[in-house]
Amino acid sequence: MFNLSGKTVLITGSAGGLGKEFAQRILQQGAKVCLTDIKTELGQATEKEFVKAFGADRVHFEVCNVTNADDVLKVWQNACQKFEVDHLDVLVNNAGVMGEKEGWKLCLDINLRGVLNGCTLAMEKMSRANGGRGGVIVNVASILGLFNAQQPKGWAYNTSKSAVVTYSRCVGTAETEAQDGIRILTLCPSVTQTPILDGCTQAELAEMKKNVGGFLQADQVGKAFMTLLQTGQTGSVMSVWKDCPPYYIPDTGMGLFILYTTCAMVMRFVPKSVFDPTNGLKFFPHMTFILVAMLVVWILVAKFSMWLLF
Ligand SMILES: NC(=O)C1=CN([C@@H]2O[C@H](COP(=O)(O)OP(=O)(O)OC[C@H]3O[C@@H](n4cnc5c(N)ncnc54)[C@H](O)[C@@H]3O)[C@@H](O)[C@H]2O)C=CC1
Ligand SMILES: CC/C=C\C[C@H](O)/C=C/C=C\C=C\C=C\C(=O)[C@@H](O)C/C=C\CCC(=O)O
Repeated sequence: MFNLSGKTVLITGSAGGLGKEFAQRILQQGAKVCLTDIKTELGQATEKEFVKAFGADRVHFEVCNVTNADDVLKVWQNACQKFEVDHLDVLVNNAGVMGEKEGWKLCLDINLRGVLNGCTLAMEKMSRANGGRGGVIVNVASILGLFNAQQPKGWAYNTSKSAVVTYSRCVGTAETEAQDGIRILTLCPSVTQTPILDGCTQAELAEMKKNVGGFLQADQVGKAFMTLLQTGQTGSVMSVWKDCPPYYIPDTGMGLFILYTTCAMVMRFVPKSVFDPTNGLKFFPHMTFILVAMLVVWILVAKFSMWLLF
């Protein structure tokens, strides 16, 4: 298990909400945390609260806009200076917005570019190949990064979060870990009761609540976050859903792609008069038929081998 005692951590968007929850849990494990956010007053209030609980030498707040790479570099340097270290051990890319108010360009800038700014810098600074000490990066995405569900605030949020999941899987490889000593992890919570939901109407909240079977509380996400941070393998993506323990989501995209491609190859031998494989609507029932047929064959084979065995 990754021991946080004495480690240095930077968390973006941590004046309140989930970022604050993560910071508190990390501080409880004995680390030093640099809180960062664009909300100055709230950030300073959280800093004050944590200084009281954990001591002035372990908590620091810096204003930082994640869309600006220079800003991210500046707070990285200031955090090192404040904690009197030459490195940071953990970066949590948590800052995010829903995007309705901000518009799609700013939403992608904050939710995606912000993560890329943080990761690019952290990988450069932490990389053992560059003389760094290695470290951990946690990117906060969403269940909407794992599948597409219409939500009331527009497509930009889902687009940004799925890009974060894909990016984290791309860079979170065993090779990166072996070469640079960096673990890259992704957290995908379901809807959680935090200030991000303040922008939703009561009707939107009720609809979402119905769709996801109830909202998570920040402490459940906080617990999952700690499990991921302390035990997650690089490239892993953890989902958090109401009333169940956190679980990992493998990248099944390739498996499904191969399955559907195989079906399409088989369908080449079926006369075009029966169906046109370029037409998705017509194609889909045939695919479903093949998948069901494959399942039946698989069950029969499994059953047959059981008969042979017993
Ligand atoms: N609450 C939820 O239902 C879920 C939230 N998430 C993600 O969790 C992360 C944290 O969100 P919450 O705590 O729920 O919301 P929140 O609104 O309480 O926290 C987000 C923080 O990011 C900060 N922020 C916004 N733009 C920024 C920028 N340009 N630079 C730096 N900081 C900036 C905000 O000031 C805010 O403090 C976000 O990435 C969000 O997308 C993921 C799944 C579910
Ligand atoms: C905006 C949400 C902010 C954070 C969300 C979090 O990351 C995860 C949310 C996960 C699922 C939400 C699903 C919600 C579904 C609904 O509310 C839909 O029933 C709404 C249906 C259509 C909205 C489309 C429209 O109004 O144009």
